[in-house]
Amino acid sequence: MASSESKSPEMDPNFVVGLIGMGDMGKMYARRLSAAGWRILACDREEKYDELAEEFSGNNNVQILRNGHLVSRASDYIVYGVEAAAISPVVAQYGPSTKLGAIVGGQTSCKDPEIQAFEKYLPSDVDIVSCHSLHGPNVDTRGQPLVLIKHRASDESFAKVENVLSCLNSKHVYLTAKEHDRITADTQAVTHAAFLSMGKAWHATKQFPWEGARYVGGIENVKINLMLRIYAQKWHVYAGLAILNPEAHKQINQFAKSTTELYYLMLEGRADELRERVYAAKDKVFGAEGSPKWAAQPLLRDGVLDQFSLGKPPEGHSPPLPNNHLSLLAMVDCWSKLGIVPYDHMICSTPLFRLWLGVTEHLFRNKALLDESLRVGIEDNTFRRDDLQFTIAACGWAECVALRQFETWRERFAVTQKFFEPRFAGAIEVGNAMIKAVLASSAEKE
Ligand SMILES: NC(=O)C1=CN([C@@H]2O[C@H](COP(=O)(O)OP(=O)(O)OC[C@H]3O[C@@H](n4cnc5c(N)ncnc54)[C@H](OP(=O)(O)O)[C@@H]3O)[C@@H](O)[C@H]2O)C=CC1
Ligand SMILES: O=C(O)C(=O)Cc1ccc(O)cc1
Repeated sequence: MASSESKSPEMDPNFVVGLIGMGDMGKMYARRLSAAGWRILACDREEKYDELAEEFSGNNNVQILRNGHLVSRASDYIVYGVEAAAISPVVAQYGPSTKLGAIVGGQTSCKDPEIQAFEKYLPSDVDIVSCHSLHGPNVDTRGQPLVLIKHRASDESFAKVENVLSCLNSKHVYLTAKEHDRITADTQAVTHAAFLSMGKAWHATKQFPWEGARYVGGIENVKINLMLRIYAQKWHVYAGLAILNPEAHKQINQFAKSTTELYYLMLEGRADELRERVYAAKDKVFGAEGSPKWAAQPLLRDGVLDQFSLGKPPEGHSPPLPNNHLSLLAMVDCWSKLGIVPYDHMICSTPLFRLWLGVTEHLFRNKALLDESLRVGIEDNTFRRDDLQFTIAACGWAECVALRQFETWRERFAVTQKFFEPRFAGAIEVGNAMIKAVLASSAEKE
């Protein structure tokens, strides 16, 4: 794996960039690339033509067309930004219209189906260079990882793509499609499984966690804000990258297994086994005493997260309750069982993964906190119900993914999304501020 900072673009006024799929990511690319001076032809589904044409009517560099045939035949570099599960039929439809000698890529979060569709449906004279911006549409692209995959392309075509995308000022990471899927399975799919399960558990126990005294403090703020951030998004993004990524099933399954096994140890009061297992995982993932894998400075600065609370605990509440942090213990156990060293993936990590690793590291760097979480796991019944629901949820997601059940996945997501919906507006603001503060604090350290 290699990476490089992007260079300043050399503008070719005759080079046209096509965007098929003008959802959140497509629009973000259209705005940023056109602002840098690139000429864009873009489309979404035909029924959205009028609305999109109106939305971009003030932008001289963006022309909205009625469908992907029109975009494909007139563009030199075409990016498909559609739902991962739709990539095959959409490329089947428009791929044969691709301009002779053009370059085609996709923005989907999982490259296996995307590359298969390109190989199957694109004419052989077309070069394939795919990409993946490893962040959501509202995150500042500067300095974020942008994966580039030179799948079937001349050096010249690849250089053209790099040149166009250099205006994002992201950090280019060069991978194969297979490497991409393996790494994002480790970083994204399994991280999302943890937050999706937290949401389900809070929903099942009918609580808005920020309203009680149980979930207070920096680690809890990350859990709550990122859970809400995920449930506020479109379901297909998370379903697609979990179900369609052939590398992700093993990770999500192991996360469910680790959660269940640690929960059993807690429930059955097997303190020594729990401690032994968690400390063995710690050594494997974070390095043994004296040879740590983490940096001298923690990923998260102490106290940086405390301010990002969504609510105030009720008047007269006692101090924050210590938590056994089953989700974090299970994450480290899962990484350990799969031989994953999360720091190896920092170069292509999402903001969410960095935060998740940050809080995990925070717990495991602090022996008193870790020991307290083990003690609470054995002695304290306060979180038993929540943990039971969390375990059930983790197993439910894993089963759904293993059986490739898109529809069940969507329904599981939608019902919990509805439960939390009233709080999305505020949560996104707080979540954005939290991510900004954490990114700023990690940038200071670089
Ligand atoms: N959101 C994120 O944080 C990120 C997403 N990605 C990936 O990028 C891709 C796009 O995601 P995102 O923008 O969030 O999703 P959106 O749902 O916002 O956008 C996808 C768009 O493609 C449209 N579309 C579907 N079929 C066609 C078609 N035949 N012709 C033209 N347009 C079509 C969809 O229409 P309709 O809704 O009617 O189906 C929709 O407007 C996904 O594969 C996702 O995994 C990558 C990085 C980050
Ligand atoms: O940071 C995350 O994991 C997100 O949730 C945003 C996201 C979603 C899908 C992607 O393909 C890339 C980034």
